[in-house]
Amino acid sequence: MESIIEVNDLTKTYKKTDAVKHITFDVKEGEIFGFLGPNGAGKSTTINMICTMLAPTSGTISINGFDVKKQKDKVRESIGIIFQENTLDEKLTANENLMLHCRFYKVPKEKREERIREVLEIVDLVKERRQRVETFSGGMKRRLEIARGLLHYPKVLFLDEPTVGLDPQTRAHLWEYILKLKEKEGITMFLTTHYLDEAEISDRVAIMDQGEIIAMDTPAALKNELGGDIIELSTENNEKALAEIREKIDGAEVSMEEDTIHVKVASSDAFISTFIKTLTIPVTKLNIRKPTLNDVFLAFTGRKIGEAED
Ligand SMILES: Nc1ncnc2c1ncn2[C@@H]1O[C@H](COP(=O)(O)OP(=O)(O)OP(=O)(O)O)[C@@H](O)[C@H]1O
Repeated sequence: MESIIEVNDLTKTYKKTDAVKHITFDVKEGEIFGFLGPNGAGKSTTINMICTMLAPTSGTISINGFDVKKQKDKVRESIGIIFQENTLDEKLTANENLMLHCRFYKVPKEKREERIREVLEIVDLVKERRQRVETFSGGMKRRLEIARGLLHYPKVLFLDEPTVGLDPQTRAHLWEYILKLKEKEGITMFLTTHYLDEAEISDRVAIMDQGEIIAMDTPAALKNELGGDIIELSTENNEKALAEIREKIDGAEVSMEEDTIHVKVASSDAFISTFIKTLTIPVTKLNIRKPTLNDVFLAFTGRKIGEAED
């Protein structure tokens, strides 16, 4: 697959902060690329530089073959951006919002109606197009913003925390639309999120922490790298049980969090049979699961993504 975004040795230094430190990566045409990290990791700073809105301190970026520093207009024609905050005009109808954007992006007059209908069909808002945006639900507004981002046929769509502030059901719906877009239109998508479950949708994920990319691969490969199973259990005396597991079971990585003991093992089958024979403290709760991206973040940084934000 061809690269559509190439970022090379990119840095951004503010007076007191190295917000982005020498990052290098590429995004392939047609993929969903997820940028993952806690608040303050440097995600927005990186996106802003890629989208021509912020000048890098050093390094190079090209999008669709255009240099971000020297060919800003060409880059801007190649991208669509969905910001974190709502930027629609609430007093206008969906159609009027899109018309305004067509003018802004100089979509030819005779093409506007047709193009607006096309993008509204993609996000399922054709029927509602004459309604004022202020009457829309949060999810409908996000979909309209996506439609607007698509009006000028961008090659890459940037979605910065697209589901922030939406309820779980609306979030799930929005992801369905995003996947449909990838499949039907073949648009490359660059998304940031700090919801680890949402990053699973990505073809590849880059995990960013304190201005650096600390891991990058498919979600499956990142999780496989950790290997094994994670066992979560509670007992009648967690302190004692923790000591017993440490003492009696070889090769188990053990930690305790609130009232749950976490044990990382190569194979849960082998662990459970030894465990039943050796543990003397009664178990009150037991759960076996595969690693998640949260565990990947924890393994790379020593912190959970939530803790990293505190
Ligand atoms: N204009 C600025 N001036 C000085 N420091 C800044 C500026 N913008 C960002 N920073 C700092 O750079 C670092 C990275 O911030 P950035 O907003 O890129 O993180 P983020 O991963 O996008 O987080 P969020 O999800 O909260 O947007 C932070 O330490 C932030 O305080």
